[in-house]
Amino acid sequence: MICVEIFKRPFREGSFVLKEKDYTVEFEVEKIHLGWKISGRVKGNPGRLEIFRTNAPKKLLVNNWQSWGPCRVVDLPSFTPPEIDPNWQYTASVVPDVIKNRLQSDYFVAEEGRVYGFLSSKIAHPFFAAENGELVAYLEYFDVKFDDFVPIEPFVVLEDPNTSLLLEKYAELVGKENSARIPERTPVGWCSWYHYFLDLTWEETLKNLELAGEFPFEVFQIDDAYEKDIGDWLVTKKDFPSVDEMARTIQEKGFVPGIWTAPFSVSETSDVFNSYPDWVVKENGMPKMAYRNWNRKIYALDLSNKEVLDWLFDLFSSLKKMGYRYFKIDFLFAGAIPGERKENITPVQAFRKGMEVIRKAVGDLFILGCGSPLLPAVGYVDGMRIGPDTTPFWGDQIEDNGAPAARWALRNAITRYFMHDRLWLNDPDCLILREEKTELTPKERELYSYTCGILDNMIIESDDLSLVKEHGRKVLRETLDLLGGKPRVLNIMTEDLKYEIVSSGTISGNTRLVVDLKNREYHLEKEGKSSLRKKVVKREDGRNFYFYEEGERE
Ligand SMILES: O=[N+]([O-])c1cccc(O[C@H]2O[C@H](CO)[C@H](O)[C@H](O)[C@H]2O)c1
Repeated sequence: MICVEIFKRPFREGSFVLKEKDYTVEFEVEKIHLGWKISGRVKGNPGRLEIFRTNAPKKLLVNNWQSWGPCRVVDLPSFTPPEIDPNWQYTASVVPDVIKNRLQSDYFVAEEGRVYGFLSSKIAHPFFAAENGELVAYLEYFDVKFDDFVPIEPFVVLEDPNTSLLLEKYAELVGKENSARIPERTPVGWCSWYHYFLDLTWEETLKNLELAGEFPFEVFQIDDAYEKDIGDWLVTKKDFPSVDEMARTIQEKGFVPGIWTAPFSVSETSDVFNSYPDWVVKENGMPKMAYRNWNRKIYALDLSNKEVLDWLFDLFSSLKKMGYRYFKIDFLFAGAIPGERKENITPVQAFRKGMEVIRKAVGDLFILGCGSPLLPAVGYVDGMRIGPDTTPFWGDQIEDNGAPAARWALRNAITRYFMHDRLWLNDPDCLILREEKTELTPKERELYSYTCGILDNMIIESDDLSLVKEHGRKVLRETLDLLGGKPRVLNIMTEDLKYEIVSSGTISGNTRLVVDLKNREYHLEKEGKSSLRKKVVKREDGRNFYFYEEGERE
């Protein structure tokens, strides 16, 4: 075993009590399959609690806490802390003082042959920092005091030469610890954002709704553009009909109505903020900016406040009642920023109260998390965006810091592949398949789509569908035919962005993809027939419905 300390003592199995001036920890170290587990409970004011300390390896797989942030291999000796945009400091880190000075990895960190990871984030924020050649695991309790014992987030160390297998095992443990929701069917659909952005009109929406009938879509999701302001979700901009009528129109065309909101965010100009200025997270008694977007200051709702939770419940109950059955909930990190709240609970606890209420309001309908803290959302969401926004260009020149870029969006889909089907369904972000108003080459469009397919991810297309020609339709069909397998990225610790992915039992049989994100090349092999047979059923509305069953494939 490596040289390690647990709660600042030499590593050994057994049960222990640690009594400090401000807090008490009772913990247990036990052997589990492939490694060790530390669990226990804490009382008092633990602050930033050191759990574990070991020698830092040179090469680490480092993970950011929320959807858009990078998950990538970092060479520690050459690492220098990034510059942090003050408008987006909380997407970079929920403990910005750490990321500004040290290498930080949230929730888990991996080296060749070893994974260190926390199994939950229900109360504390778990993270790792590299400090003077050591790798230290912390639980951040944000200065909250606990009068009674609360469980600490369980921590595991897993060892095996196969790092990909370890990450899959780790995700399985996380899924179990948080009762992950894994829908049986992967939604396939359309989203307005990556063609229209904020310029979407109702006229264009109707045009696409008409064309969508020619595509194998089930969901039709309206993104950011329809709403009057951030926070005023039930009031539409002038060009749009009511939120109610939008759902009805989509439903009548035979699609699952989907809608985008940023439910924990309110802008400084919104009616909701101006009616209830007291509902937001504060700093020195004043509303605290969570981030800046849409040319406005955005505040975070205080999810420890019962009135706020009731408002959220009513909002999502209304959307459900109107007929929405697919909810993309975005900028969720805002709910978890540090700051002053009504109740003295941690930002993580507040975030989870908000998620719990939304889940209660919509019942078993599909929730897609976005811009979300990852671990605290497990068990609440059905799908999760696991990378930055994609773009209608490759994005070679774009920094790997969570900014929109097709290249980095796809890289994250690969490096976070193991979360899929264990924590939720991974959303690799939308396929862009149009032939105009895009700088993506046919090869780049294929490469992006086939990678999402072989990873078995959610497949949502975002195009003006009148610009999607034969090539795009074919790529979409072939992508859907790559779904259904058990994917594994064989060389997840590689630094050259050339990945080898295998997936057994896809609709196209066992498949293998070598994808090179630097040179934008790919090689796809499909071997043998699948035992799954594709069935196409014409529905009454004339659209095709695809599903797969056991037996010889046609
Ligand atoms: O452009 N930005 O500065 C920026 C910053 C952060 C996130 C972001 O995209 C997020 O919101 C838009 C709608 O606004 C879409 O729903 C994307 O799918 C979602 O990921 C965009």
